[in-house]
Amino acid sequence: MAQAILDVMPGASTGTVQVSDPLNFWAGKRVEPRQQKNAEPVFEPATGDCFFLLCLIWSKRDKPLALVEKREKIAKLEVINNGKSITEALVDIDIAWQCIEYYAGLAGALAGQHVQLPGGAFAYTRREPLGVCVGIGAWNYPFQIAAWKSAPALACGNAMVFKPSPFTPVTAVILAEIYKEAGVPDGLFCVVQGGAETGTILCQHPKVAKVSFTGSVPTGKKVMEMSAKGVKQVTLELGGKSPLIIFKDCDLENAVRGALMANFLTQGQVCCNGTRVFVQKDIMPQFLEEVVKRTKAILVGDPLLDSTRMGALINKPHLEKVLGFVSQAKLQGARVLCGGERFVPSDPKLVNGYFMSPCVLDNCRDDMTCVKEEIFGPVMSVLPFDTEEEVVQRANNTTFGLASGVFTRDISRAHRVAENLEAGTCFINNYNISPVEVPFGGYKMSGFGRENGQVTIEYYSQLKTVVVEMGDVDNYF
Ligand SMILES: NC(=O)C1=CN([C@@H]2O[C@H](COP(=O)(O)OP(=O)(O)OC[C@H]3O[C@@H](n4cnc5c(N)ncnc54)[C@H](O)[C@@H]3O)[C@@H](O)[C@H]2O)C=CC1
Ligand SMILES: C[N+](C)(C)CCCC(=O)O
Repeated sequence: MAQAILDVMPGASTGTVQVSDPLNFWAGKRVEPRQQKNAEPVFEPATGDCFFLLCLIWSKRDKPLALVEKREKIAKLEVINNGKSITEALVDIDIAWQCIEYYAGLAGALAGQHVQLPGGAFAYTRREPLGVCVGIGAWNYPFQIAAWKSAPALACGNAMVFKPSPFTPVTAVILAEIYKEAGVPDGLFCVVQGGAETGTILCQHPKVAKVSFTGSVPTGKKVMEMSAKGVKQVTLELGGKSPLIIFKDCDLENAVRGALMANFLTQGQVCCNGTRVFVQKDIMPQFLEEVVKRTKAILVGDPLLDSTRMGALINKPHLEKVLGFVSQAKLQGARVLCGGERFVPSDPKLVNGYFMSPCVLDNCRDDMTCVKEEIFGPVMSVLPFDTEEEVVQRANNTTFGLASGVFTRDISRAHRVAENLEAGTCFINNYNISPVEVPFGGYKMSGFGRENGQVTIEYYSQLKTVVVEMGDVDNYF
């Protein structure tokens, strides 16, 4: 049954939606790519069925409601395309519109400085746009990433060309339509579809002033290299292997909840996940008992059902990669306390979906692959520790530095650990909340630059200094 992209509601269910509208947005409208060759199927993660044919080569050519009203429709499409649960997708869309409202509010507050100079002269600074910015997104938060990049870019007066991941091409174009309806002039926010080739064209384009990239470390390095050639500014939001440190004086109930939030959102496909869970030895048995009990209770299945808590992974190769990490962990001596297997829901339409049962690994050591490498799936590695000094050193023993977390009731310890952890974010007694008001971004190989918060204005604007003479020119010649 073919349905127009905005007509998925209200009767749509998993396996029934086919997207037929074009997904590029150029000069104020949806446009077909000029060349229709190289079409690739886009799969619905919950069923394994193709629901859209994406043309990967584009070239420039040619009525929506407000975002809040469209929230449920966008969330449903996000679920169909990404596989995450509807409960989470709704939160993602809310975070996206909060981000847009936040930067729309900040736009009027952009200001320079007035500096007095000798003799009545003075200078002032103007905060000016960079020009055309490119946003390149990953597939785990397709709509939210598009908002996190475009909202500050547009608020600072830039234009943005956004390229979603070819695995999740469907929702960015709706954001373009929402901007248009809100009065954003045609051409200021464009969406182009494609993969590495399109991304390369964008990064190399001489008229592009800045690239904001979310994705893997290897691609991030390529983006930086290409941008260096054109002396373009770059923001890189890359991967992570973040530590979550649970001290024996914590509130155990909250620490367990925090560990689940740190590992299982979006089927574990979250860059800032706290996948190395360090637990102080004294409370290890209680922690494991609780965390395993609750992990086993996570309802995996049809992501469009309200009761579902975990949907399907993004695609088959990725599912196989994640399951491969679990097998390797077993070979290296880890013990699987629960999950870690392909999961086939009872609903017949989901038998080809990319589901797996969420996994808790015990008996982990710092040198194991599952502890060192980003898995990007629902796999939590639990590691025992004795002292604060030891655990901070082990937590920092990684090339990544995106996020971190600490659970303790000792306020001095909490702030000391937060100071000593080498990461762009440290959550104290919580994990993975993302208020738009606070900056988000990495240390070390997790990238640089920030998204969200006031500081992101700095990454989408440049300062011009205007020097004003009030007297005569002091001439040396
Ligand atoms: N720090 C953060 O905010 C986040 C980081 N990630 C990271 O992203 C990875 C998963 O996402 P993927 O989409 O698989 O990453 P990826 O690096 O393969 O792709 C990311 C984006 O870059 C594009 N791309 C690929 N090759 C390119 C090239 N040569 N030039 C320009 N663009 C190119 C892709 O089409 C896609 O849109 C994970 O490693 C994860 O850690 C994911 C989400 C958030
Ligand atoms: C929203 N949050 C904090 C769970 C994840 C955002 C970062 C990402 O794009 O992976």
